[in-house]
Amino acid sequence: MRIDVMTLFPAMFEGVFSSSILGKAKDKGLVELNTINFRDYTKDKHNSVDDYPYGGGGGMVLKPEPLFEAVESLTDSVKTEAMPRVILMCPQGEKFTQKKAEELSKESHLIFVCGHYEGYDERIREFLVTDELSIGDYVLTGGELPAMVVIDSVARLLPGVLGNETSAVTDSFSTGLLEYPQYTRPVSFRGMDVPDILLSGHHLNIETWRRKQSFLRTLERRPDMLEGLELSKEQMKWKQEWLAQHNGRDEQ
Ligand SMILES: C[S@@+](CC[C@H](N)C(=O)[O-])C[C@H]1O[C@@H](n2cnc3c(N)ncnc32)[C@H](O)[C@@H]1O
Repeated sequence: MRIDVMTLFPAMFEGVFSSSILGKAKDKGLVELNTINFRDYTKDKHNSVDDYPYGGGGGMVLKPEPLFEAVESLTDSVKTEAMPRVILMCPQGEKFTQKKAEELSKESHLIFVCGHYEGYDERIREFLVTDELSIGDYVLTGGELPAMVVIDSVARLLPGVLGNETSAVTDSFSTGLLEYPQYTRPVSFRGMDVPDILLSGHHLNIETWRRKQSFLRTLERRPDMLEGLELSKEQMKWKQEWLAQHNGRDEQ
């Protein structure tokens, strides 16, 4: 996969693109990561990327010309089978989810556009980008951190990027549920013990325990994720047990 990021602050990506799993994926040639400073595509003597908003008001607005030219320079020069998705990072966009990460991980080329200042000229939104993504209902100063979040979660899904392929499969959200609790050595730490079942060596029982913990954890922390889901027989049983236990507690 090739990923290009349009940003006014390419230095912000240096650490993220060269460290940990992303850095290794880049070194192994599993993902190509580039930053493009769209200020390089300005034509005026002050290299202006933003201007005052028409109609007045505070804050500056990103001009369309440098961003259009920067993106077009890529789409003209990079030959991909399909046109790349051009993703605008934006608090008004579709909320980013694991499902979206999975969808984007199937593309061969992604272009991210990071804003700064108050906003974008609306023509960028309407005529340049194919997607608008938000990482949550809060406002950051720029699109760089949100783009890093999206790129990290997409890149780790690419074949070969995670050493242990199964770990992405059991991750929270990939299964539609939150992940079950995990333990490692020591068996006993300050009087806190690893559940016996995990030490039993009985794989079938361990699998059932994990499925149950995963379901109960989702029920307790993120009941919204279970809405509209058809529960299996075992999940219905676990839910009834849980409700009986919790109603009992409420009445005490
Ligand atoms: C200060 S924000 C602009 C917010 C804009 N005035 C609005 O109300 O929608 C500057 C830039 O940060 C990025 N940004 C801020 N919060 C974000 C979020 N939750 N998700 C994605 N990008 C975000 C976007 O690239 C945005 O253009």
